[in-house]
Amino acid sequence: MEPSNPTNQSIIKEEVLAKGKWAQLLQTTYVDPTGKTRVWETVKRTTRKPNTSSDGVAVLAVLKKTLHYDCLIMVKQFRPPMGCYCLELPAGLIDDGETAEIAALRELLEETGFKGEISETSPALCLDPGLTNCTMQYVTVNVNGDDSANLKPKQRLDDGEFVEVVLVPINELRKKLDEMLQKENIVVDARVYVFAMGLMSASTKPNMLPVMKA
Ligand SMILES: Nc1nc(=O)[nH]c2c1ncn2[C@H]1C[C@H](O)[C@@H](COP(=O)(O)OP(=O)(O)O)O1
Repeated sequence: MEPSNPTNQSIIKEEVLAKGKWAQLLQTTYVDPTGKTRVWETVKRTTRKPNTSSDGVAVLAVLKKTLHYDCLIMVKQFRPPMGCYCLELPAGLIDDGETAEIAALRELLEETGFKGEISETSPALCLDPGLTNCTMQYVTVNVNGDDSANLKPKQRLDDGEFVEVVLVPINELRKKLDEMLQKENIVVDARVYVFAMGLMSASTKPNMLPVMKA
């Protein structure tokens, strides 16, 4: 058999099967590494701006306040596609003319009422590439809890948005997430949970070498 070379794979065409206001379903025809033509069912957002690579932003915001543990700022809301409440990072679509950083600070303010300062921005990262081309940039933000602007944070929610702010100390994020999962009928966003697993791994076994398998 010929060795497969994934770099040879390419899209031949995309046909729209159904289109709504926010999302569309396409049939994507592509060539596999053996030269065979195949099809895939693809979901895309309709809202992606021309010449941009990311649909939205998610905000990794840390609230730092004197005499308090640093907290990760999260949001809980009912998500119709999931049919339940989800615990997520503040996030949203990038509006016309916005940079990822501007969108991140705006979404953070709207959904949580906190004002922050940008720390760093990720490249566009895929979310569920077996289903959709949807991408997001992750923007890390520091929120000064001692700043007068952040003493009484007030959300600026749009009509139809119902968002609860959830603050969890970062030093026990994984434990708190597991407790919430036990107590409440929620689903935690994969990025939040993996972040918590990474933090735990970094703090409990930072220098552990991979174990040899028998
Ligand atoms: N897939 C969607 N279906 C909808 O019916 N409406 C949607 C979808 N995606 C976004 N929206 C709407 C909801 C808001 O009115 C706007 C902006 O959403 P945004 O706040 O930027 O993103 P989320 O926080 O992820 O809802 O778009």
